[in-house]
Amino acid sequence: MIFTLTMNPCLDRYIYVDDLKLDDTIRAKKVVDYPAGKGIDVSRVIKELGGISVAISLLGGDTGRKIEEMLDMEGVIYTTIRVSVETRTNIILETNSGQFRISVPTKKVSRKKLETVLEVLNAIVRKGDIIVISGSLPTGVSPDFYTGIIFALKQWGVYVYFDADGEKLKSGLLGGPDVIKPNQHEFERLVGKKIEKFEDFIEQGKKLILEYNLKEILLTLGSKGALLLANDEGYFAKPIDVPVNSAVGAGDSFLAAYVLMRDKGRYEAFKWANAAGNAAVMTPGTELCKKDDVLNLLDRVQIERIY
Ligand SMILES: O=P(O)(O)OC[C@@]1(O)O[C@H](CO)[C@@H](O)[C@@H]1O
Repeated sequence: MIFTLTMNPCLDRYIYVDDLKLDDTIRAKKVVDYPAGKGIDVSRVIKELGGISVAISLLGGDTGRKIEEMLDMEGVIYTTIRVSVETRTNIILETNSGQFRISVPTKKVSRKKLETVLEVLNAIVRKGDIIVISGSLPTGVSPDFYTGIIFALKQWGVYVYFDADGEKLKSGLLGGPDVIKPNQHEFERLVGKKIEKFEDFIEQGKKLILEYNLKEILLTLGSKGALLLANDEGYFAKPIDVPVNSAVGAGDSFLAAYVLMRDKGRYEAFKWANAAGNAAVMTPGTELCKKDDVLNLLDRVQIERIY
């Protein structure tokens, strides 16, 4: 079974306006809400592509219930760890001149509730299962939280995909995940320098693989394509020329497709991941990839073995 864990889920509120004007009332043309947070996004894409996963997340208040209702409507299976604080609402402003994304913090979640997360995982996740741990942590939760959770899951024989940024990514790596999926900025923050050349991504990636005993690094590079780096082989996926509507959730769509298709082997799974990531870019708003777009793009993905 595939599980996803979203410690800091959100409702993504997408507000369409013409333009932002200081000191004036801006009338929104349209407001659309989506259930979100990176792990929830992954579960929604897995469902869209015909797979099954269980989205585990911490939800609270009316927003938390609304997210559950939306997941119910989409047929996404979920397990909620109910918290007493209201789940956050992230704002995405779509203006004529581009997109502004405002990610808001969540209120503090009690220490006891955090301990519950490990208990819930222990109760439902089994040896041989797969888990995708994605996104930020609620306010006040130390990045070490990810070290502990991932370490425990590895002890139980669970295969861990991990997607986080900054200190959370660094801390989570100490727990020993199998695969990480940074984007270019996250990767550069992790290695502590700006990277211009492909060879440097590969060299730094190989170092990380050895240092943390990673099975794979899935490195998404936006309009420059994507890299799959493993100890014994590496692949480069060329960028596809698609209409760019919204990059929100492209990385989550990429990861979801990779995880779902992993049994087809690295090459095929990477192909699906690139088709899904690009399909998400085509879809407006915080809509994730659509299955038909993914299927249409599959033939256009060009992958090259680089070592
Ligand atoms: O604040 P986090 O947990 O890092 O990310 C949350 C978020 O920005 O990630 C998704 C896109 O990947 C959005 O749907 C959502 O608003």
